[in-house]
Amino acid sequence: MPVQKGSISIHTENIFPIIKKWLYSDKDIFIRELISNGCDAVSKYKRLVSLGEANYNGENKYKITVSINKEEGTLCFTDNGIGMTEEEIEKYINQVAFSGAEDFFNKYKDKMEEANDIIGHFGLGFYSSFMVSKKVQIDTMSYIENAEPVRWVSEDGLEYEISKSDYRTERGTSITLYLDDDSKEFLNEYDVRTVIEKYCSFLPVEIYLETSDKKDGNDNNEVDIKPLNDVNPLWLKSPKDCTDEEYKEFYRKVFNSFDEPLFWIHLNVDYPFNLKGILYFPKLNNEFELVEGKVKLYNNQVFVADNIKEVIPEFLLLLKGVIDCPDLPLNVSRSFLQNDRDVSKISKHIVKKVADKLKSLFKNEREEYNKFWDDIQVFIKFGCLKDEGFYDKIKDYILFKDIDGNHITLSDYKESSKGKHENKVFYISDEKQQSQYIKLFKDYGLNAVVLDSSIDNHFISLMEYKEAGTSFNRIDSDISSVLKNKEESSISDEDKNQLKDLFKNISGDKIKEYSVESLKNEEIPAMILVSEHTRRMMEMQSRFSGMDLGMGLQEEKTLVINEKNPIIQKILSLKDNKEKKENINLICNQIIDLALLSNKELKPEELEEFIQRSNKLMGMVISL
Ligand SMILES: Nc1ncnc2c1ncn2[C@@H]1O[C@H](COP(=O)(O)OP(=O)(O)OP(=O)(O)O)[C@@H](O)[C@H]1O
Repeated sequence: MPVQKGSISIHTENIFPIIKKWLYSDKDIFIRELISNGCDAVSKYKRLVSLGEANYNGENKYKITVSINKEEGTLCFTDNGIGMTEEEIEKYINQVAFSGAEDFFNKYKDKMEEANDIIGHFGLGFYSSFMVSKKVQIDTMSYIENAEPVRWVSEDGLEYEISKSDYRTERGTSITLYLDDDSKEFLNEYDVRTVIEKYCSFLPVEIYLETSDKKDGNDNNEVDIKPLNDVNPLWLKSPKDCTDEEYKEFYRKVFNSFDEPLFWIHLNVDYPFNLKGILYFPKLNNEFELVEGKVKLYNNQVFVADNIKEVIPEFLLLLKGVIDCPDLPLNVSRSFLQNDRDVSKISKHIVKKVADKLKSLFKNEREEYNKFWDDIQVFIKFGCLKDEGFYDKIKDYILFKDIDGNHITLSDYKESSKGKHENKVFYISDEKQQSQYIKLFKDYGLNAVVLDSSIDNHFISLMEYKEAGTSFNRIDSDISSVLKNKEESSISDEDKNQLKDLFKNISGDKIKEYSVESLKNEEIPAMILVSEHTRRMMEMQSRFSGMDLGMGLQEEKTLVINEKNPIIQKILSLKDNKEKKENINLICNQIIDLALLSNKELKPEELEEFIQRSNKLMGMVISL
């Protein structure tokens, strides 16, 4: 059989329903498409004026008007842009997927430094109007001298009629949609305004909305009407020309937030891709509020979508901001983005910029940075956990609040611990609960850092993995080795053993190890230390709540008995006195429970026993 070659033919009848149904998932985006087209038409005309190929004689200002006519059931988009000749209609409108924007760009690309302000690319946007219309009518008049106004009408997007238009007498285009019965919501001013504000708030040409009822009244005085959009969004300005107040105002307006952002990053890249935007670090009221971040993605000032993970790294979605990237297609399809190499470059660039900003704040505005830290730390830690590259970039600017409330870095901590303990970081997970240990640390001139948010467990593991050789130990873990400047012991080893045995016989298996130390603070009779390793294993087990990991885990506790405490000394002196045995047991038990209590709450049955014993002791004291 001979080899045959040919091209596959596509019929609009087949492809059109697919475009209608699948290209755009949200019905309301036809508004975005038609306004973008109007905007393109104005941009093209302006470009021709600047190239000297068209005259602008100071006539009406450039604008797009969206008019709702409830009686007629129509929605009309009017612009005073470049307009179209009959020939152009034939070419750009009658041929689906033939983009005049692309054509215009190709024609003028040598004369234009950049064509980034043209939005359209695909030549499909206009047809989205058929998603909501039973009939679409274009009335247009080209900017070309002596151009004839033209009308194009189609009832289904497949068949059309072209005739002379009696509607337009000036340059520009009006697109009138005769809305389907099931799309009548687009006759509602509020709904239309909401959609325009959603997608077109920052388009470069002024957009006005008018309704037939208002037009008849006195409301149609244009001088009073404000455009719906801001044609010069702040992100397009050069960062050096923006004031703090402008950044804050923009933040309030775009995110409807009344709080002040902590600081912001103005992204302004021209090469190797085009990217502009502002990312704000919001102030947090609590660590969970972060979830509400929002990063709006724009393409040439046209809103595309919120929180697109493919472009903006997930952890940055906790921030609030706007990103305008003309290099991305307007009708973003996620699978397309996932495979786009530029997109991952953009994402990496944004991460780098965030890291640079943190570095510059750390280096140049350290006091401010210290103040921000509590608000941004969860975000930063989350970022490090999500993206190791981010951790590597900012690890030297991660701060830790220490025992005295100072903000220090890991290397500051290590430096100050030299000679006391190497490669060990002690941390506080609950300042109130661990106050006794904090006091002990202070007595010994030791430092510890506060790591008390719910993300810190994971963050500690990350740091131990990244900073090989450094281990993190909770302040109540086995610290006996760091209490080096211990006081000289004044009791014999035999006495020490007897003391240990005494407590061991009373506590049973509640406590694994016993040691007698000479602590600087005489007031504490005994304290509990918990093995870091078993505690972490236990916590892991409780995170998989209910799951028995089959390890039969129990926290390994050590009771440190303070030989300098007067009660302990008294116990030691009475240890062989048989008559006092019962009372000594009572006191030892009480000492153990108090030590357990200052480490962690007691179990219900232990608490009950403790209360009963306390009452008994009080009874004994009162009857003395
Ligand atoms: N309001 C208008 N004024 C002048 N020309 C227009 C107007 N609307 C559409 N056109 C012409 O019709 C062409 C096709 O428009 P359409 O919206 O289908 O595609 P596009 O804007 O080129 O690309 P995209 O699919 O990305 O929107 C445009 O490129 C433009 O040349």
